Amino acid sequence: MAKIGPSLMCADMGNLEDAILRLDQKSVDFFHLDVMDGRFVPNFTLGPDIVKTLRSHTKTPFDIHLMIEEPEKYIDVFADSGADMISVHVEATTHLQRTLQLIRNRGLKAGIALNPATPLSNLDYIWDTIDYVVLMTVNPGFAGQKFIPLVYDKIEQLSQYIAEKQLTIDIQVDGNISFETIPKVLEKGADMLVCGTSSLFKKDNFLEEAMDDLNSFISSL
Ligand SMILES: O=C(CO)[C@H](O)[C@H](O)COP(=O)(O)O
Repeated sequence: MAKIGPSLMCADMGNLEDAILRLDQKSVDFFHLDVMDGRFVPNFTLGPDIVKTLRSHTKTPFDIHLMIEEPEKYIDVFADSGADMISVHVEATTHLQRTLQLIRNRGLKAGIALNPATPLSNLDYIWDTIDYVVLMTVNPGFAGQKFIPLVYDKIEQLSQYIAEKQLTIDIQVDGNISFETIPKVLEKGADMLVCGTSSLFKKDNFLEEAMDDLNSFISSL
């Protein structure tokens, strides 16, 4: 079954501990934590101090998505703050292979994130240095955007390539992962779902109920 990772930038920022404790009761597979620098994307979110504070409340893996320029400078900082997995954007680092190796050298899973318009060919020479690929299904930076339909083909092409080459690489999808888009992203080959305002963190919806609904929906497919 696909893994579910709540996107904590979509939770109540004033009470992230509460969201983590409540979601943990429902056995989430990972927490997705977006880090933004106001340069690579026009927004700001979580930083290493918050990650470190939240780390003490859960043992669930922390998946840190670095939407920042020159992520190579901050791998150690986020590894020290409690990351289990770190993804960096192919568009944000010059020495991609070295950056991924830095993540692996810290004993963490290394992920590579691709904006919707960035082709899969960017992955051609780094297959042996990645554990997961984050396919952005919206342009990164903001919650609540619309899914970009051409990315369905991208998920399928990546999934076929991974199967042909018999690689052990997960496909994570991030952006507008909802009850409408989940059936198709799973059919195309996604393994990890980042769940934000489109599915889990809905207004007037209890987190526990939303997580139950999501789990039963996915099991029913
Ligand atoms: O990466 C992100 C924004 O760049 C968020 O993780 C994601 O978009 C949140 O989910 P939703 O689109 O459902 O609000």
